[in-house]
Amino acid sequence: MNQLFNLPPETKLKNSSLTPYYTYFRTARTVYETLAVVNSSPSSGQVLSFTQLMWPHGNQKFYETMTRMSGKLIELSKIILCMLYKSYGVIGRTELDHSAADHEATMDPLFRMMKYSAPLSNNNNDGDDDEDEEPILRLTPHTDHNFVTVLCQNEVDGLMCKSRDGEWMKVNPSPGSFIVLAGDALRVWSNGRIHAPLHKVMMKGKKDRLSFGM
Ligand SMILES: O=C(O)CCC(=O)C(=O)O
Ligand SMILES: [Fe+2]
Repeated sequence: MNQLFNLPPETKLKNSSLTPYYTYFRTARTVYETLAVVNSSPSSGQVLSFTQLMWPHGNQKFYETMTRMSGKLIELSKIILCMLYKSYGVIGRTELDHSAADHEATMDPLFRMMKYSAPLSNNNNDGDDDEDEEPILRLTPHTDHNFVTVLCQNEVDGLMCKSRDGEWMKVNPSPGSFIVLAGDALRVWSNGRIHAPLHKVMMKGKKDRLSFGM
């Protein structure tokens, strides 16, 4: 992903769309930037189009990794939704029931990649972060509008979620694990039983944070 974000801005700007959030977006001073691939299911051809847009001479490694990850995220969303539907007793064991989860998870999957710049300028992390340093806002608090968001990040933490009782909590996933967030659609679907947390990104230190998700 570093390779992707290191491309010149004019190349990243080719990732355009009329729909907000479906396009290359960056905040002032490139504190936060994001690229998105609409309908990223492995069979759609969109991952290939995106790769060719960014690297006209091709980038097989990126294409393969993204295809694999996109497939995994869709699969994981499907499993999570199936488990949820089952636990609420709204689906049984028939093929038809599973198609609901299938539908939610595969309907226009939007693969998003994010980069948050380190608050401290020096990127070659030559020591531990200063304990007294205050975390700085990188992504403003929001809820996601979809059913579930599945996220994966590099080793730099920063995500915070607000609990039902209004307390901000740090999310510190173990390496290689995924973060699952309920979105507004799931909150509405469950009549408010499932909490769709406000979340934000706060960072300190000298390392950029990278994340991707769907
Ligand atoms: O980068 C993250 O961990 C969170 C990203 C996020 O909340 C979003 O893109 O909606
Ligand atoms: Fe979000």
